[in-house]
Amino acid sequence: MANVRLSAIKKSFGKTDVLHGISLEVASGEFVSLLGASGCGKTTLLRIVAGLESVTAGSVEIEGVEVTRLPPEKRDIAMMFQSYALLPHLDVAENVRFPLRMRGIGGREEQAEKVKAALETVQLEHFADRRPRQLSGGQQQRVALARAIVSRPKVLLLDEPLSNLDARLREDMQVELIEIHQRLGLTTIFVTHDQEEALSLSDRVVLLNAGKIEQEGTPAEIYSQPATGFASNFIGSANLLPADIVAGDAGPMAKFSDGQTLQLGPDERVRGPVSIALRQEDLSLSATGDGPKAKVRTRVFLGARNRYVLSLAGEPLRALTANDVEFSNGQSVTLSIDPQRVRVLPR
Ligand SMILES: Nc1ncnc2c1ncn2[C@@H]1O[C@H](COP(=O)(O)OP(=O)(O)OP(=O)(O)O)[C@@H](O)[C@H]1O
Repeated sequence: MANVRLSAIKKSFGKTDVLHGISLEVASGEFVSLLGASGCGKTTLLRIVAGLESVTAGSVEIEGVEVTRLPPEKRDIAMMFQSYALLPHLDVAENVRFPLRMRGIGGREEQAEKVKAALETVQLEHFADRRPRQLSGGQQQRVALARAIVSRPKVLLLDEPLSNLDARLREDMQVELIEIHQRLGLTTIFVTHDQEEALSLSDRVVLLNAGKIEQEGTPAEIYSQPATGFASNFIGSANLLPADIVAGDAGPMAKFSDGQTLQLGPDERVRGPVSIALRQEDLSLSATGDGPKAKVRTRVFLGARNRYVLSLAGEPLRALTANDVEFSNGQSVTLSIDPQRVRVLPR
């Protein structure tokens, strides 16, 4: 059963249309990410689910009940933001108890038990008496998470909750979020502009572009079968090269503007002017061999790997290689790629 159902949601601020008719179902217990560039409308959509923003058209249902016009406190949801907004004068336990008090859930004893359980979930049970300023950024974030889950809401809404954390802490919190989600099974909608975060955390990724759903699917589907040039570009930094499809001895080939060709899989059906999407991690480079040639423009040292920026038919092309593969600027290198890994997108 769908836990959250959004039907044809439209939202305008004055004359600016921000959401253009979004329909989306989130199943009970599912972890769905809304992924998209800044300004595409992710936060607005989340705030509409929360009841913090009205809709211009469309409806919101939670567990089969229409809540479109209900205020936030009448919806069984909890939301956690990038700025975690803990109350500085209250200790950790009181901060976590706050939503229970506001909603009048349970007596003192029951509330204390729920607070203890929530703090245990985020492994902060020994910090109950501290004030927020006595905690690190990551710990404060976990208090905010405990506060969001303490009432076991039907739906947990997370708006870029990890973006204030440094890289290491962020990775730890991602793992923690996955584990908490597995343990509690809360229906979760997670907003992020970080594709890696969306792919690693979610059951399903919804890619938004300018107020519309561009593509939705499992992380593997979104990553390996981007349906549009936008999806391909946004996810996994693919290279997009204009080409035509021509017939070759071993099946269809992509022909670039300089006449060079690249073998495609035998089942490739798209014809006409296309964009060829090549993931930088799928490309192999060698000094000799058959295959299209590209010129090395520059090398970026990334520690364990090198990124080469190349030029093919006048287009920039990026390739990730092991760090023991070395070419010099201006050198001509041969590209190879598994034909099955080449995506052909209509142009
Ligand atoms: N209250 C408001 N009044 C007018 N315009 C708004 C309001 N809230 C959002 N917008 C506009 O709506 C568009 C979408 O904003 P939104 O915050 O939903 O985007 P986002 O995808 O979450 O971006 P970010 O990742 O930067 O937070 C933006 O162009 C923004 O300027």
